[in-house]
Amino acid sequence: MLQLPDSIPRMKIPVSVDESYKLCRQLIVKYSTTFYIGTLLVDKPKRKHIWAIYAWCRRTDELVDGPASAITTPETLDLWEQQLESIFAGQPLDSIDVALVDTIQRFPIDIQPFRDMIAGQRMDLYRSRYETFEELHLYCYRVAGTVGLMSTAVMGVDTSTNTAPWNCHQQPYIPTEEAITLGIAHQLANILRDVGEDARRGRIYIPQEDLARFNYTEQDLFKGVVDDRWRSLMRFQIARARQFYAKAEKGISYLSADARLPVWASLMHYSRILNIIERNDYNVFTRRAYVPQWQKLRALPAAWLRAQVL
Ligand SMILES: CC(C)=CCC/C(C)=C/CC/C(C)=C/CC/C(C)=C/[C@@H]1[C@@H](COP(=O)(O)OP(=O)(O)O)[C@]1(C)CC/C=C(\C)CC/C=C(\C)CCC=C(C)C
Ligand SMILES: Nc1ncnc2c1ncn2[C@@H]1O[C@H](COP(=O)(O)OP(=O)(O)OP(=O)(O)O)[C@@H](O)[C@H]1O
Ligand SMILES: [Mn+2]
Repeated sequence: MLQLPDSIPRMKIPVSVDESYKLCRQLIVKYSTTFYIGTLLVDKPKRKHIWAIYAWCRRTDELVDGPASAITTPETLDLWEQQLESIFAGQPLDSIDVALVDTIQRFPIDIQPFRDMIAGQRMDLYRSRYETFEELHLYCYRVAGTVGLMSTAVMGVDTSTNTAPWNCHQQPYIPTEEAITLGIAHQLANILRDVGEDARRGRIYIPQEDLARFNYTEQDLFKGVVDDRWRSLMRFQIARARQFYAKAEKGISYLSADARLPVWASLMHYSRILNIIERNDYNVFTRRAYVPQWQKLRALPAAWLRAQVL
C-alpha cells in the first residue's frame, strides 16, 4: 500500500466531491452511450456512484487501449495500482479519484476486483494471443467480470427472501457469478466486434484452439478473409457469448428492484452487437457492428417488461 507519512501534509485536491462526480459523468457520456443510458435508469442516489466506478475502469482501460498506450509500461500500471491503494486508504491523488473515494466510503466495495482489473490490463502488455478459451476467460473476468462485482456492490441485492418470518434466517442469494458472467459476455461481444481493429494492432483474442478447429489461420485473419470457415468460427463464438448472456440473465431478478431495468437495458443494448455482426454477414474487418441509438431506445419497453416479470 502507498504509505503517506503522517509528517507530510496530505495533498489537497482542488475539486469538490460534486465537481468530481461531474467529471466522471463527462467521461461516461463521452465514451459509452449504452452504459450512460443504463446509468440514467439507475435510481438517482446510486447513479453518480456508478459513474465514479465507470471513470476509474475507463481510465484503467485507456492506459493500455487509449492514445497514450504506447508509453504505458508495467511500471505505469504499478503506479496506477499504488494510486488505487491510496483511493482505498481514503486519499485521492487526482480530481477524478475524489468521487471514487466518496463512493467506496458509502458502499461495501471490495478492492480486489479493482486490482484484478489492473492484472487484466497487464495481460494486454505482455500477450497478444490466447491459446485456449480458459485463458481468454481469465482475461475477460479480469477486464470486465470485475465490473460486474464493482457495480453490484452499488446496485445492491434484493433482500425480500427475508420478508416472511419463516425465512428470517435465510441469507439473500448474492448473484456474484451472474454479475461476473455478464461482464464476460459483454467482453466477448466486444472482442468479436473489434476483431479487425485488434488485428490491425497485431492482437488476436479469439483463442488459437478455435482458429485451428475451424481451419482458419492467423494469416487469413490478418487479411480479413470472410469465407465459410470464418462464418462457422464466428457462429461458434457468437453462440458462446450468448450462453454467457443467458446465464447472466438468471441473476438479474436477485438484484435490488431499481437495478433490474438498467441491467436488462444495457444487456439488451450491448448484446445486440452480436445480431448486427450476423446481419453484416460476419464481416468484422471492414464494417463496425454499431448499434444505432434508435435501436437502443426501441429496446427499452421490452427491458422494462423483463425487469418487472422475470
Ligand atoms: C448500468 C450499469 C450498472 C453499468 C455499469 C457501468 C460501468 C461501471 C462500466 C465500466 C465499463 C468499463 C469502462 C470497463 C473497462 C474495461 C472495458 C473497456 C470493458 C468493456 C466494456 C465495453 O465498453 P466499450 O464498448 O465502450 O469498450 P471499448 O470502447 O471497446 O473500450 C466491456 C465490454 C465490459 C463492461 C462490463 C460491464 C458493464 C459489467 C456488467 C455487469 C453488471 C452491471 C452486473 C449485473 C448483475 C447481474 C446479477 C447480472
Ligand atoms: N455506423 C455508424 N453510424 C453512426 N455513428 C457511428 C457509426 N459507427 C460508429 N459511430 C460513432 O462511433 C461512436 C462509437 O461507437 P460505438 O459502437 O462504440 O457506440 P457507443 O456510443 O460508444 O456505444 P456502446 O456503449 O454501445 O459502445 C458512436 O458514439 C458513434 O458516434
Ligand atoms: Mn463504445
